[in-house]
Amino acid sequence: MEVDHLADERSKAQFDVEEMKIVWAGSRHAFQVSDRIARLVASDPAFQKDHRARLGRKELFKNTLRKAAYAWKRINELRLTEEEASRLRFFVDEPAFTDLHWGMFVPAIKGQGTEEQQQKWLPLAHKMQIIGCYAQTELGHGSNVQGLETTATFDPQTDEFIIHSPTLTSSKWWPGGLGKVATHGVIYARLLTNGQEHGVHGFIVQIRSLDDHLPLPGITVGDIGIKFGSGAYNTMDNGVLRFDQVRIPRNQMLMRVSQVTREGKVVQSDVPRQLVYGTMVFVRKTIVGDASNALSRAVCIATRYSAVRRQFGSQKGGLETQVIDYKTQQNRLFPLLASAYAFRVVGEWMEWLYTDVTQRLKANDFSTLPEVHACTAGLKSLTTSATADGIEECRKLCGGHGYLHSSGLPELFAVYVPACTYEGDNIVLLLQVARFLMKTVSQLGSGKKAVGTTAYMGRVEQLMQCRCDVQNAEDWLKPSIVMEAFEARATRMSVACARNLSKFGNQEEGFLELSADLVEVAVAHCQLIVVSKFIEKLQQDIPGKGVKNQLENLCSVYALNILHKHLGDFLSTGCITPMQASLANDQLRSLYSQVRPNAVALVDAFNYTDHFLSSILGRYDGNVYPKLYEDAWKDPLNDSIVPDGFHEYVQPILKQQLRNAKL
Ligand SMILES: CCCCCCCC/C=C\CCCCCCCCCCCC(=O)SCCNC(=O)CCNC(=O)[C@H](O)C(C)(C)COP(=O)(O)OP(=O)(O)OC[C@H]1O[C@@H](n2cnc3c(N)ncnc32)[C@H](O)[C@@H]1OP(=O)(O)O
Ligand SMILES: Cc1cc2nc3c(=O)[nH]c(=O)nc-3n(C[C@H](O)[C@H](O)[C@H](O)COP(=O)(O)OP(=O)(O)OC[C@H]3O[C@@H](n4cnc5c(N)ncnc54)[C@H](O)[C@@H]3O)c2cc1C
Repeated sequence: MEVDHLADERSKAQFDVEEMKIVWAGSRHAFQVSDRIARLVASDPAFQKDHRARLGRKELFKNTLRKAAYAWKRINELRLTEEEASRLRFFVDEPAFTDLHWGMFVPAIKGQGTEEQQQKWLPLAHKMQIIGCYAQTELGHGSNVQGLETTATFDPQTDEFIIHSPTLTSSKWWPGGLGKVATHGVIYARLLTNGQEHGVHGFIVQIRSLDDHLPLPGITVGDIGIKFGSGAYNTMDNGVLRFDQVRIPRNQMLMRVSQVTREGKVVQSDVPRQLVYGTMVFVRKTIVGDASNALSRAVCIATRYSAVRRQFGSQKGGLETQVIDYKTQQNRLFPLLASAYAFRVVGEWMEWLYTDVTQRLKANDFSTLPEVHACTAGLKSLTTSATADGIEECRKLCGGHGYLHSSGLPELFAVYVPACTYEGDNIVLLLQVARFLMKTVSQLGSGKKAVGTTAYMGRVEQLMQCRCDVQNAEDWLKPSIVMEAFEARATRMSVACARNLSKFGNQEEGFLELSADLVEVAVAHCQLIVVSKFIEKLQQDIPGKGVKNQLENLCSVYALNILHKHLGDFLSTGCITPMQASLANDQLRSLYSQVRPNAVALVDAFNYTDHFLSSILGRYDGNVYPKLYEDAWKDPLNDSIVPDGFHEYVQPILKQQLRNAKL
């Protein structure tokens, strides 16, 4: 019989775990789909993944191709819906060219192609008769999209564009799936017609032959090489691509935003130019949703292991203390647990925001686009930075064993950490948010109403003067008090920065000089969004015994931990007093005691299978030590007692020492 070493922990839970699973999944339907597909993947030996780190790059990559093909076969055999197929790819848990095909190539055509272009290309992509990538970044430019050098010159004689890489630095560099697999790409290039330049646009370009998979004439393409970590993101073929005067038909420019006529005239449609960047908005919102997946996974491992692991404190030969009972462990772990839940809520909200802007765009209402850009950019930055740091903290929370590959944490970190860079460097994105905030502040006096996530700035006079009303530690549990402190902090920091900016004759010069402060303003604003969305969620009816109460505790932990970590902001702007800061800390400690008995159940609510977690430390049954011991013997180094190379290299040294000793 299997023993549940964490049964005691589970019996302490003060809430209905099954109902919390529904909250985590987003709906009963989403839970059922996720649960079914996770089990399907876990029970299929073809999706085994515990040997990945031991494979060389070529074997690893071939293995990924095999899995992706098998996943596609199962998707078709089982006639999975789009939702189910996307869950299947998620639980297979291996970065692959298919991520970019489904996640960027298809959305780029949907978002930037005309109806006609969608009708032509989407059926091919949906049946995977072509495989696409998203090729924007170049060797010389990634963040600065306007600085891209690849050219698309219209040739009116032949009604074609000539795609060309004029310099080494114009080589496309990084696109996932491009290196070895993609047959097509949405390629971003500067549009040139009649000797005039018209900015960067997307073009559908075939890269490889659909017959023999060789690059088409004029195309040089390959993989850019090994990336960070063993296994990890090396399952992906990030690529390099150069064009030597490659010709494509005119109708392969994505023409929803601008059209090029037969004569080479550029006609702007009534949608804003920024829609060329629309795919990035879509992916950034997906990345926000995904942050809670990665963080919750690390937190699940660290929480279960912290309940299993015991160090010090034994009295008269009794059990030692579970490390999860140390306040220092709780102070590092529980804010991460709270962040995982907070990011889940904000990811859900982001889905709503994205659906809303998509509907508006269809109706030619572009009014919310700048705010949606700022929200997706800022929250992508905030959640990925916190998640990457959080995964590394979870590794440390697991002590030495966290450093073992079999803890699941090193690979998770290596796969996750580029999220701080791809889809927009996190600092560059925060600067976008700061620009938006400075614009909002500058318009406050002009009668233009601050709306959406900046609506709080409409109360600028009140927020510049308000005094925090906390008298005792419990006051910090009141949502209105927390909201006011966060709103006042963000407003005061924004206004201070705007005032400093106004001292510069040249705004751009001021922006560069003050950029470090501006990034902090953007962080304050984004943290306020997360806190406010979590608080809003708690105003809904949430069924299940004790579920809402747990979420309230986690919301308070999230907010008060941020307040503690950014105390300098709150104190220097006079939003709270040192005494109120100390009361917040007292309340945080007390919340940890309330989270403690529920911690294991709160991570069980993520409903992760052992296959998905792939962590001995995070096993559901907590049977850590025998399994760690067993796993060590599976290492190829233990295949033989004396390792290869010993007789060749080590023994001569030992013998030399022996000879020297005898002399
Ligand atoms: C992908 C999903 C796969 C899913 C399937 C698998 C299952 C697994 C489940 C989940 C996994 C999810 C994780 C996904 C894994 C992803 C794999 C990796 C993918 C990585 C792909 C890439 O990296 S693609 C390349 C991305 N590149 C960037 O992001 C570049 C960053 N730079 C920029 O965005 C911009 O150029 C800039 C904003 C920094 C430019 O600044 P600049 O000042 O020069 O701008 P402009 O003058 O051009 O424009 C200014 C004007 O426009 C506004 N604006 C800017 N950007 C946008 C926008 N995106 N939308 C709307 N508006 C925008 C800006 O605010 C200015 O407005 P003003 O009013 O004039 O001020
Ligand atoms: C794993 C991975 C997958 C990727 N997949 C794709 C893909 O599929 N398709 C694709 O097109 N691209 C892809 N990329 C590229 C990615 O989008 C870029 O690397 C990213 O946008 C960052 O741009 P960069 O490399 O030019 O960084 P840089 O802009 O060169 O950043 C270098 C440093 O400069 C700083 N910096 C830059 N500009 C400013 C500024 N204005 N103010 C202050 N600081 C600044 C940054 O903060 C950073 O510290 C991928 C990248 C990775 C790592």
